[in-house]
Amino acid sequence: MSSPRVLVLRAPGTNCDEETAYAFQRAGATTERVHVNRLIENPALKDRYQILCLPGGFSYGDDIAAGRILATRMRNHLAELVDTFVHGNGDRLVLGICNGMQVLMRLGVLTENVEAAGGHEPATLAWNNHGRFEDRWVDLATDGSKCVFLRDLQHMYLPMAHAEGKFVARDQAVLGELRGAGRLCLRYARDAEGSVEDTPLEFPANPNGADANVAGVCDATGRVFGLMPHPERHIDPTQHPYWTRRNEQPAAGDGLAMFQNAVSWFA
Ligand SMILES: NC(=O)CC[C@H](N)C(=O)O
Repeated sequence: MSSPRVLVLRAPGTNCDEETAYAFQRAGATTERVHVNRLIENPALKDRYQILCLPGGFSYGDDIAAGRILATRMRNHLAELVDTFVHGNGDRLVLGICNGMQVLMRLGVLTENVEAAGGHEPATLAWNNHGRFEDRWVDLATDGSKCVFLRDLQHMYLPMAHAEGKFVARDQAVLGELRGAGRLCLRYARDAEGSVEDTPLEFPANPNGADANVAGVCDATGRVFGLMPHPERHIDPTQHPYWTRRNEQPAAGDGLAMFQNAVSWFA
């Protein structure tokens, strides 16, 4: 298969679906933006796609908790779709960006197979430490050995823009298990040379106070990935905030490689 088909799932309040579809197209994929209600009406639509992408935004107005309502609708009405993409034959990919990661976290697929003491949720995304929406560019380091989307990437410079993005693990055992399995695969970093660090960095390097500087988590197979920063907002070099000050422009923005990795997985 050369060009995978991407289902970019929309809901009321989604606002990054066009940019995300565009990023996948630039990487060589075919995309369709489909409203969640269309999928609930016609669940068989899922069979047309190899990649499920949940883009960023404010689905259902972030009511109750960001991502909670869309995740609940998916759990109750699209369980087969979720199961097909997350498990199935292991031949599909799932990507959640920002609000999309919030949905994947609420669905439990990013922390699947990790038990927390007392049967609690193993991890969640809480409000940023300073209690506000934060919008800034961040340095990211990858431990990309496991995650399909981060293959061969060491560093990315991407914008983040969220209020409820602080990754919090239930306890050290959960954190240790996820880390040991290589699932804490994207971290906020000190600077462009920064590598993966476990001790939380000061604001603004760690913009929300996340445990172990976690910015993205993948499932046990590396095919299901959620991240809080926005790779679709750094596809072209001219989206870099200092692009006019650089003497030479790189061929692409840092985010494009993630989408290319997804597409080439199907080659
Ligand atoms: N950019 C986004 O997807 C925002 C996510 C969510 N609405 C939040 O503020 O936390």
